[in-house]
Amino acid sequence: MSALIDGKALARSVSEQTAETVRGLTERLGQAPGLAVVLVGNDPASEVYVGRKVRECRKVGMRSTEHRLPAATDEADLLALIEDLNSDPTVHGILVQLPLPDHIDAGLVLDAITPDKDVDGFHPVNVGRLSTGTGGLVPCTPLGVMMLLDTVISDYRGLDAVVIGKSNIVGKPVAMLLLEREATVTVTHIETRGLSEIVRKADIVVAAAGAPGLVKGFWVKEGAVIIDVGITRVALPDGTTGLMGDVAFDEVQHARAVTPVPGGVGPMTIACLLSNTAKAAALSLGEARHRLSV
Ligand SMILES: Nc1nc2c(c(=O)[nH]1)N[C@@H](CN(C=O)c1ccc(C(=O)N[C@@H](CCC(=O)O)C(=O)O)cc1)CN2
Repeated sequence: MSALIDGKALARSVSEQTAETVRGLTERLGQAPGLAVVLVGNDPASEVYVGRKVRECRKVGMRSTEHRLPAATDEADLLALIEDLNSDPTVHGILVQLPLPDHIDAGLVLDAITPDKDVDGFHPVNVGRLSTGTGGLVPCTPLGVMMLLDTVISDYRGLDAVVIGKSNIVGKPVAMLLLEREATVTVTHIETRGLSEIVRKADIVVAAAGAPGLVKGFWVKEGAVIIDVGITRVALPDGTTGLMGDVAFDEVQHARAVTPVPGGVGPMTIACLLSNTAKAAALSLGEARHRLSV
C-alpha cells in the first residue's frame, strides 16, 4: 500500500513559515510585501485560482492588488500596466495569470516583468539562473514538486527520475531541479517512443503531461515515488465531472508514495507563490540572490 503525500498539509506548513517570514519583512520594509495579480479575460478556472491567490496572500499578512482586465485588452495596454507595476516600489511581486487570450503574446508579456519581481519564475533571466544553478525565483509548481518529493526522499544521488512533459512551466524546470539534486533525469513527453518502459525504470516519476490516467499501474516500478502534476476536469460515468491526474491512482498501490489529485501538487503551487513573493520582497532589500535557491 503506497503512502499518500499530502499536498494540502504541506502547503499549510509552508504558508505558516511564509507568514513568519512576512512578519520580519514587514518590519524591515516598513510595509507588508505586496503582490500584484493580473488577470486578462474571464476564464472560469483562472478566476478561481486568482481569487484563491489573493485570499491566501492576505492570510499570510501580505498585501495584494488585483488587476482584472477585459478579454479584448490590447497587448500594448497590458505591457504598459506591467511597466507601471515594475516601477512601483510597493509592488514586490508580479504575477500574470495564464493562459492569456490568443491575441496576446504571452512570451512578450512575461519577458516584460522585472526578473526580481517575477514571482512565477518564468522570465528568461530566472530560467537561465535555474539552469545554471545560480539562484533566483523558481517557478511555483516545480518548487512545490520538489518540496513534496523532499518529504520522502533525502538523498537523490543515484536515483533515476523520469519527467513526463516538457513544458516551460513544469517539465523543464522540474528536470533542472532534479538534476541540481544529482538525480539522473530523463525528460519525456507524450510522443516519446517506449514511454512505459522508460517510466518502469524510474525511482521517481513526475507526471506533467496533462493526459488523464496516462501512467498505468504496470508502468510503475515497485517502490517508486510518484508526483502527479496533471489536473484535468473529466466527465464521470454518473454524468457529473471530477478532477483526474495523469496517473491511474488506483493502480499504483505498489508505489512507495504518491500524490493525490486533487490535494497534491495544486495547493503547493499557491503556497510556493506566497513564498516566492516573500523572497522577492527580500530581494528588494538587497538580500543575496543565491540564498533563494531551493
Ligand atoms: N501565472 C501562472 N498561471 C498559471 C499557473 C501558475 O503557476 N502561474 N498554474 C496553473 C494554475 N494554477 C495556478 O495559477 C493552479 C492550478 C491548480 C491549483 C489547485 O490548487 N488545484 C486543486 C484543485 C482545484 C479545484 O478544485 O478545481 C488541487 O489540485 O488540489 C492551484 C493553482 C495555470 N496557470
